[in-house]
Amino acid sequence: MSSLTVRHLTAGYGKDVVLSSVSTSVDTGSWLSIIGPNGSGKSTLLKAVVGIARHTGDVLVDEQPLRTLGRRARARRLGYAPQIPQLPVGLTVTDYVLLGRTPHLGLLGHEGPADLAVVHDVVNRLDLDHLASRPLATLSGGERQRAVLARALAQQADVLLLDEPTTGLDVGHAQALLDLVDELRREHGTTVVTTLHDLTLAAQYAARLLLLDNGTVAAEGEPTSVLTPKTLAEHYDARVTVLHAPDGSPVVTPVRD
Ligand SMILES: Nc1ncnc2c1ncn2[C@@H]1O[C@H](COP(=O)(O)OP(=O)(O)OP(=O)(O)O)[C@@H](O)[C@H]1O
Repeated sequence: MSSLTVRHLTAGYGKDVVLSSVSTSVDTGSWLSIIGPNGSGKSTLLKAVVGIARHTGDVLVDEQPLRTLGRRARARRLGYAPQIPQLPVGLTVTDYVLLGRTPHLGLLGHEGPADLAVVHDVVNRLDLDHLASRPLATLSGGERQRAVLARALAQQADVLLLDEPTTGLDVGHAQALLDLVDELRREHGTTVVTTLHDLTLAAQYAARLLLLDNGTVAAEGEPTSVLTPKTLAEHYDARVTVLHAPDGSPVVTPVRD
């Protein structure tokens, strides 16, 4: 399994620079959550890491620059679930999740029993069994989101990048998803990077948080050091109080005037 290093990543769209010289690293088997207000550059950071946003700077997996890897090798190292995915029309859930196995297939491109077992396991774990033969187009928002995540998890990449994975999921399905990702991290050493708006969930699952504001790193560290009322007021323009759960993790609650 692999560590992820980002060095001086600057990215943007057209003439607009939206991410300025961001550097960070994530140890093998660790979980980093990127937080920050709307438009701060969280999705752009993930897109630059996977190479779909124009950027300068370096992205290294286990000290190896990603740009030196071919498409297949890169897909075995990095799995990515975008916030707004383009879904192929007409595919069933199973066929779509099976696409996640593409980087692992042999020369003839046929999936074997091991690939199908991975797909069935992920489909089952994300509560998609009963929807397995339904066309993607007929799914609800949360069901579609789970199918997109299932495809990324079935890829079994060393580093998993999930953009707002819990958006649209109810609390039970959000928890099941984050638990599954955490299990991959603990059992297989998968390195995890998520963007998350839910700061309490981010603190519960991630070992470290990286707070982006206006395309630069405003704070980085353990959840308790980043999630302070002062920092959140400054960067989110929000009135919050930070409580503590029985396990000590911070719980961020908005405060009414
Ligand atoms: N394809 C694009 N073309 C032009 N500008 C873009 C594009 N995608 C994003 N942007 C701009 O880049 C900035 C950062 O966007 P990004 O999606 O990375 O933010 P974010 O932190 O993920 O936001 P959110 O919390 O709202 O999802 C925003 O100002 C956005 O309008």
